[in-house]
Order: sequence, then C-alpha cells, then structure tokens
Amino acid sequence: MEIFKYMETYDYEQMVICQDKQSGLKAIICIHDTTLGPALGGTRMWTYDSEDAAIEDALRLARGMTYKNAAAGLNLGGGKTVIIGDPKKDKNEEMFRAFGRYIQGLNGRYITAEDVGTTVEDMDLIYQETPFVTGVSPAFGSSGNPSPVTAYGVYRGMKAAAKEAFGTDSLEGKTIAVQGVGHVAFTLCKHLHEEGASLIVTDINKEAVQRAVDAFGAKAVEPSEIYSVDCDIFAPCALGAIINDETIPQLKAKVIAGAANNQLRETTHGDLIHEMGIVYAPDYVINAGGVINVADELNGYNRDRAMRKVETIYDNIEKVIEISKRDKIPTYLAADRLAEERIERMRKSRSQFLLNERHILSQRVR
Ligand SMILES: NC(=O)C1=CN([C@@H]2O[C@H](COP(=O)(O)OP(=O)(O)OC[C@H]3O[C@@H](n4cnc5c(N)ncnc54)[C@H](O)[C@@H]3O)[C@@H](O)[C@H]2O)C=CC1
Ligand SMILES: O=C(O)CCC(=O)C(=O)O
Repeated sequence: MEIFKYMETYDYEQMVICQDKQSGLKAIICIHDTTLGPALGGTRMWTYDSEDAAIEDALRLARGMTYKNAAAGLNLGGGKTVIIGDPKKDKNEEMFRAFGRYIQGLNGRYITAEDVGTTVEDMDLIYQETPFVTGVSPAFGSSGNPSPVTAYGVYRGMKAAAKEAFGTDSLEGKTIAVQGVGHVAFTLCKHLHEEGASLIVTDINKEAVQRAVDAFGAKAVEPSEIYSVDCDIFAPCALGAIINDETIPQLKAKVIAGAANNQLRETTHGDLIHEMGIVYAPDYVINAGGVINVADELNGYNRDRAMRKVETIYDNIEKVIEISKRDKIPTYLAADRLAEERIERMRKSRSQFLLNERHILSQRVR
C-alpha cells in the first residue's frame, strides 16, 4: 500500500514499525492525532494474511480511537497497535517487554491498553518497561473488567436514543432485542430488566442464552430471527457489519443502540436507516465506557469518577442527535462531526492543553 499517501489523506501523525528478532515481536504502532492529548488505544494481536493487512488495520483502528476519545470528551488522542502473530502460540515474556520499551521510546505520545488477542497479563509485562500502559492488574491500580462499565454506558446511551424516538427515556414496557448475550450484554440486560423492559435475546452460545432466560425471563430466538422480531429497540452486542442490505429490510425497531463495534457494513447503510426514521446511536459513542474506564487510570483509578464520566454518554448521544437535526445528516456522520468540532476547538487552544498533558503524565511516571 502507499502508506504516505494514505497517511496524508487522513492526516496521520506517525507510524512506528517495531521488530525484535529475539522475541519475534513484529508490531506496528500507529498514532493518528494527538491534538487532544496522548494517543490512547489498545494493542491487537492477530494473524494477519499480509503485512499490508496489518498496517491497514493499525491505521484504521488508530483513526477510530481519535474519534472515539474525542466524542467521549476525553483529553486523549487516537492510536492503536497491532502485533502480528497468533495470540495462542506466539506470545512470550520478552515480546511484551520489548514492546514496552518501544512504547517507552515514544515518551508518552502513545498509551496502550488491551484489545483483541491481548490480556491483563500482557499489560503487566509492558508495565515492567513503561508507565504508558492501562488495563494492568488491580495490584498496579487497574480498573479491572471493563464490560460492566461498557454495559452501563450502552444503557445510558440507549435511554437518550429512546427519548428521541418515543418522547420519554423510560424503558419500562419497551421490548428490546439483544443480539449476543456475552460479557457486555448480560449486564446490559440486567439494567434493562430492572427498569421493566421485556427482553428478546439470541446467541450462538446456548448456555449464554439460557443464562439470560433464567435471570431476566428473556424470550429466546434463533440467531437468524433476531433482526425481524417485533421490538422497540434493537441492541447489537455481538458482531460488526450487522446493519446491512440483508438485515435492514427485516428491522421493526425504532432505535438501534448496542455495544458492538463497526455496526454499519457500509456508511450507506447509516444513510438508509436514517431515511427510514430509525434512531441510530453511533457505536463508538455509545460503547465508549471501556475506554473511559481505562483512561481514568491515568489519574489514579477511581471507580466513582469513571462511572460519572460514563454517565455523560447519555449527553453525548443527545448531542449527536442535535447535530444530526441541526445539519440534517444521519447520526453516524453527526458523531464524526461532534468529534471533529471538538478537535478543531481544542487545536486552537493547544498551548493550554500541553500543560494539562504534562500534568497527567507526570502522575503516571513512577
Ligand atoms: N467488553 C467491552 O468493554 C467492550 C466491548 N465492545 C464490543 O461489544 C461487543 C460485545 O463485547 P463482549 O460482550 O465483551 O464480547 P463477548 O465475546 O463476551 O460477547 C459476544 C457474544 O456474542 C455472541 N455471538 C457471536 N456471534 C454471534 C452471532 N452470529 N449471533 C449471536 N450471537 C453471537 C458470542 O457467543 C458471545 O456470547 C463486541 O463487538 C465488542 O467489540 C466495545 C467496547 C468495549
Ligand atoms: O477499552 C480498552 O481496553 C482500550 C481502548 C480501545 O482500544 C478501544 O476502545 O477499542
């Protein structure tokens, strides 16, 4: 791929290619934009088909983090790392320590966290070499499992979207179809059940379904049936790209609000659901609870403070809906605009930000 051309088109700042023969580390750290602060984003370990595929993934994910962090109101830019390798076979202590030294070399421009294929144990190894890592063990001040926090953020965001669609943010009596009842969605179902919503659930894992049926009296359907069930709200909490040409004609919901990443297969699908009058809560705005939670570690983790920040996902979804109406655009574009407008505003007061950045990082250095 033409890396510089791509980086210029989407305004990337930096890419670091890391190679350590001894441990087998092959990593690509990508920093998209640090206007708001140091770039924070997880490290994904994956067996990519080609180096180009790994680079493309790092670039795409890093830019996504700029938007996610900006829309969440965090003083953080966007970055991400991919490590090329099989997380089940290729990991070793030296690899993550070597990677930690590369991060340290960036002197705080990039802060990592977990992502697909990496664990708390891996973050602990990185922490041996650098303070610029979040999601480490509780013994080192970690925020712990992010899923319940993400779930609470999705619940709050869903209420804001429901207010737009139904005139009230109460979910009592609403029927909510939940796709995938894994870590995030199980806790989400708990909040919805406690508020008096009726649940329809599906999962490819039968035990996960049974757990939700037993705990919340949910009705179970087959995975293929979840799009067409009679419901008020559809909550995708499993896979990406589930809003597409095949599923859109089946949808009966007035609201789409769930935890899954990259829900729209193509942006045109975001246009289509907008034209149908469906209120779509953009994925990276509503599922930001996880990153808000790990970002709080930079100030010495405080659960109450993190949860208060997660509450603001309600306001962020409201803001997105406001921009969507103001500019007559679909909500997925309104979310981008919310992020871009904040970055532009802060770019103008960058000198003021730098003080804040040094303050945060000084707390992190041991
Ligand atoms: N865990 C977190 O804090 C965050 C999670 N997310 C996203 O939220 C989604 C859920 O995350 P987790 O709950 O952590 O994952 P998870 O792996 O615990 O749950 C996903 C569930 O979806 C089910 N599933 C997979 N394919 C399916 C299909 N075709 N039909 C129905 N069910 C299917 C799985 O069996 C599993 O139970 C993912 O897309 C993840 O990327 C986003 C931000 C943060
Ligand atoms: O939530 C995390 O662990 C890190 C943030 C991140 O990389 C993400 O939200 O995708």
